[in-house]
Amino acid sequence: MTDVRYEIDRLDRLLVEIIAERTTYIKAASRIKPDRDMVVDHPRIEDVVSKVLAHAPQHNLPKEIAEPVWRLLIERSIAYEFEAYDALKASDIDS
Ligand SMILES: C=C(O[C@@H]1C=C(C(=O)O)C=C[C@H]1O)C(=O)O
Repeated sequence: MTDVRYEIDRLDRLLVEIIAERTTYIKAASRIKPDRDMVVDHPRIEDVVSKVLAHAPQHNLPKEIAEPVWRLLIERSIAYEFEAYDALKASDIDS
């Protein structure tokens, strides 16, 4: 069990790094989108989820894990993107 948990902890550190890198692109999207109502793009959300679900079986990742994990990741990414978008607009107004 110690060995298994060692590997889980190792992979969690990698996941943190990968999700952090993904999040830098969420911030980039907040800078690129010209309108606040473009932050939530439903067709793109479904595109992201369908690509993940197409890729998951090749790595034996159950859909029951992949789909809710990605939907939550996208939901929290959108909340972060709104915060970044609003902070950017507020700093534009201040300057
Ligand atoms: C990053 C984007 O913004 C949002 C975040 C997404 C994501 O986390 O993958 C997908 C769609 C968007 O609503 C985007 O539009 O691509």
